[in-house]
Amino acid sequence: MAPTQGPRAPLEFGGPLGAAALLLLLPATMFHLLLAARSGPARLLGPPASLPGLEVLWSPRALLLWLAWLGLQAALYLLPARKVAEGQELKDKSRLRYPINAGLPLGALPEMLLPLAFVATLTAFIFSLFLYMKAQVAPVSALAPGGNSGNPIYDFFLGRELNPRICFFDFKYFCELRPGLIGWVLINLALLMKEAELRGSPSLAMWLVNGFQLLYVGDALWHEEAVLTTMDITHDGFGFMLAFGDMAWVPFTYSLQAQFLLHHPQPLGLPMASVICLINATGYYIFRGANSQKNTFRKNPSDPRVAGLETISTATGRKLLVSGWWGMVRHPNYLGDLIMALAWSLPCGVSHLLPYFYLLYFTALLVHREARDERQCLQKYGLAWQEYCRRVPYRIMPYIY
Ligand SMILES: NC(=O)C1=CN([C@@H]2O[C@H](COP(=O)(O)OP(=O)(O)OC[C@H]3O[C@@H](n4cnc5c(N)ncnc54)[C@H](OP(=O)(O)O)[C@@H]3O)[C@@H](O)[C@H]2O)C=CC1
Ligand SMILES: CC(C)CCC[C@@H](C)[C@H]1CC=C2C3=C(CC[C@@]21C)[C@@]1(C)CC[C@H](O)C[C@@H]1CC3
Repeated sequence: MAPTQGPRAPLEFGGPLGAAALLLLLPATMFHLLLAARSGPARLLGPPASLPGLEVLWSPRALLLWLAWLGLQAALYLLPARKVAEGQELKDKSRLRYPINAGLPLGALPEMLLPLAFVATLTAFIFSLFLYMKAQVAPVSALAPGGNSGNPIYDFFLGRELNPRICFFDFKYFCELRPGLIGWVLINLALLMKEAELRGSPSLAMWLVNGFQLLYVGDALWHEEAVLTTMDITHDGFGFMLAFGDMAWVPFTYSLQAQFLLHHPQPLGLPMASVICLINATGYYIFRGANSQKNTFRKNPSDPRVAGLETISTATGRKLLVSGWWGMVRHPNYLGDLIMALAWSLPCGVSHLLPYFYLLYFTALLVHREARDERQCLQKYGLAWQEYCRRVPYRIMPYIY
């Protein structure tokens, strides 16, 4: 039996049963979406028109392309870093060092999405098994608070080791931003190019979806260092949930609107396109403003851009912003992100529910994530967090939630 680490964290995601269900449901959902997007009816809630055989899913070419992609990203990751940043302080007061250094064949990509998703899922399972075995020999101090229930399925899903590395190569940090997010916008671009090949030029809706999501990924890579303070890096173990999430779920489900538009072209006039651009700009303004304000404050509370904001002192010595974006609601960055998610779906029209899957999933993900973060912050800050909740009563949406 592997050593478990001290007092056990509360079970999440429905415990072992929930983890087992998600291990099957998540890949099944991703394949359903891929099949629905390319089907005529494009039904989100109906069964797929037909189930693909192994001859459709398995492609040695796709495996080679996927491994080459991962290899390329890993090689870029290992290039001499422009800068090295330190992560958050660990339990033993040490800090890990991370390279800050985020920088392709597209034409065949749209026909290969299914076999690529298949090998990405296979890779995620095999990689998660490696991570689980690696955690068996990791010291107790290297284990995450969550993924050490002692139940193999739950721990495999949630991940046991907090910062699994080989030498300087940090697997979780590498997967969080590179193969998935960059793969996502490459798939979008391949779909835009395919539409140009089929219809003479990309539609305005395809341009908008590509542009909005390229902005989002470019922003994430530009602010790469901010990922070091997210709960995925600082709190969650690296297991199947994040391995599959980063390497398969992000590139193949986040590109759903572009996939839908290739098979179901949508008319979009300039007036409506302008309104959608305004919605995305508003979402991005809130998203970036709130994230930058908090990250600046965390880095240097005396920075002139945040020094004038009202704060609440806590017993840990860290302060909580209670004015500015973080005085509006407790997660203003999530609000901005959800407004952008709406803007990504609107160019696909309202004839199908399928393009709104991301908005529905993402709302559920952020509501769940917000609840997890609340529990962690209440544990960290106690009475100060209760005071914050009293003064800022709404979680994500002002006067609604
Ligand atoms: N597209 C996608 O699939 C996803 C996108 N995201 C986006 O990633 C971004 C990061 O989100 P996430 O990783 O959840 O974490 P957040 O950036 O929301 O950070 C939460 C942490 O911020 C600190 N904090 C909270 N309130 C305050 C306050 N009032 N003053 C100062 N510090 C505060 C706390 O940490 P501490 O006090 O310890 O510093 C808390 O744990 C968000 O914009 C989110 O929308 C997230 C998940 C998925
Ligand atoms: C049900 C899913 C399989 C669960 C996996 C969720 C993951 C896809 C997300 C968990 C947190 C993420 C973050 C981002 C991408 C998605 C995942 C990995 C960002 C990198 C997106 C860009 C933002 O600027 C920062 C985000 C940090 C968290």
